[in-house]
Amino acid sequence: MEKYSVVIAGGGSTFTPGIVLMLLNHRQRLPLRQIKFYDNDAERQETIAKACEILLREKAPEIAFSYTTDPEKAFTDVDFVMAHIRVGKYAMREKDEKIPLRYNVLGQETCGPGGIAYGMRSIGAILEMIDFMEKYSPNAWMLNYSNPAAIVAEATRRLRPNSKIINICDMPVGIEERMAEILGLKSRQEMIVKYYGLNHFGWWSDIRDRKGHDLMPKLKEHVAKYGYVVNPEAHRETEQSWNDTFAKVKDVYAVDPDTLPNTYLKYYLFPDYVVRHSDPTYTRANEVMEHREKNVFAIAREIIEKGTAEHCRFETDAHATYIVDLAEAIAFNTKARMLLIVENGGAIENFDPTAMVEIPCIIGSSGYEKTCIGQIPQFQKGLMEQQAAVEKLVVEAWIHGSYQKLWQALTLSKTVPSASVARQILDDLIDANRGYWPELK
Ligand SMILES: NC(=O)c1ccc[n+]([C@@H]2O[C@H](COP(=O)([O-])OP(=O)(O)OC[C@H]3O[C@@H](n4cnc5c(N)ncnc54)[C@H](O)[C@@H]3O)[C@@H](O)[C@H]2O)c1
Ligand SMILES: O=P(O)(O)OC[C@H]1O[C@H](O[C@H]2[C@H](O)[C@@H](O)[C@@H](O)O[C@@H]2CO)[C@H](O)[C@@H](O)[C@@H]1O
Ligand SMILES: [Mn+2]
Repeated sequence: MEKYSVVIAGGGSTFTPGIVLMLLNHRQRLPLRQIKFYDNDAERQETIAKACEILLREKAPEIAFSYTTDPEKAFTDVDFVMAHIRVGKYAMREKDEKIPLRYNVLGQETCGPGGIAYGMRSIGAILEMIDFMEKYSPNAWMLNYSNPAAIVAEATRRLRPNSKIINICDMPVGIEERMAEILGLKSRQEMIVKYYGLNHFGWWSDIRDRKGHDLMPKLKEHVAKYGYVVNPEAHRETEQSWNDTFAKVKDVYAVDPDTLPNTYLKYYLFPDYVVRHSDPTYTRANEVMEHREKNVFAIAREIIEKGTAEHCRFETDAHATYIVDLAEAIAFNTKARMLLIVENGGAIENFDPTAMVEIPCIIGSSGYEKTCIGQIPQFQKGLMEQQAAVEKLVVEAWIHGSYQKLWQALTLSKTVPSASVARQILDDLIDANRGYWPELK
């Protein structure tokens, strides 16, 4: 059976060890001959890479492993680029989240002004990696889950329309796993879903089991009381801020009981609530730096020190199996049905055909085919039109180096109260992002 070569772009990522373990657990579905890491921070990557080198040597010595900051070495002889970079790392995520809070506007990784700032940093890096991939491995596919996926996806639509890149997100996967628990199913794979929206801005409109039984009524009954919180005892590892987000879905659902919402809609429908419950001195970035980032690097150092990954505390990133689902579908033409972030092109009949929408697609060796969504309700259509325009204006601002367009994007965001507040935030973000954003005029 053919074996595949993968480069993980963002090798120093906190998610890399979990994804490597997941890849090992699923290599009967996606046989691997080579794993490479690529990063632009040699020191950060080296810690993760040296630990994973030991882990791979012990668990799968037949897989060739290397790591590099050299694009030619990284992107040559690969079949898949699994991209999870964070331009500016957590230090910049912290600024993305704290600067808007100076003006009583929510600070979030991918939503509102924080997501806009993150998008302005990410576009150039993703395009650069696509160009490396096409130069050194022209037949490869990039499976991108670097954020902010919505803005990155719009930028790749505009600037690399013919490239072999698929943008994906694990939020729906994580929520569907919770839905399966609520329903008492063994796995989310027992559900067939209809979903539409933008990335981090979508709704489930129909969920059935494989016999066609409607599962929405039972889900709605639970969500109306508890949101997506399910069996807290079984989710003791879930951090409080995430539990709060899953619980808040109860209120998000009440705004449209005909659908089930993505957790991220909290930021757009209840921005005032989010600000009231934010600590401008300690945001999610601080939590992740204190927990996930600190833990992952401590475990990596422990492995390096001991010289073995036996009994190490790295955990398989079980929900990241969607990455293997996608790679397997391309490699073996499985025609898997998955949510992807793709150009609408009429899939949602009454929505901008050029918008990047998150909808179920059928994936095979030649890429993806979109499922037909049909007409969406006025409420979702209105929300999505505003948000899609924000994302398009950010890409316009990046392409043209336009202060005006970026001010418009911030002003148009449902999370920002006025053009004057938008301008205050923009000027602070420009200062904070010197060296990351293109020069704005
Ligand atoms: N799409 C999804 O659903 C989803 C889910 C989880 C995480 N993510 C994303 O995955 C990414 C990684 O998350 P993390 O928390 O592990 O971040 P992290 O900061 O721990 O790791 C990111 C790595 O990317 C590297 N990097 C930054 N710019 C680069 C560039 N230009 N070229 C090469 N490498 C570069 C950094 O040096 C770092 O090692 C983020 O974008 C995050 O938002 C997406
Ligand atoms: O605040 P973070 O960095 O912990 O999470 C931000 C990311 O949140 C989503 O990914 C979640 C995933 O959906 C959830 O099921 C869980 O497994 O953890 C993941 C990462 O924490 C979202 O999809 C990403 O885009 C965000 O970056
Ligand atoms: Mn996501």
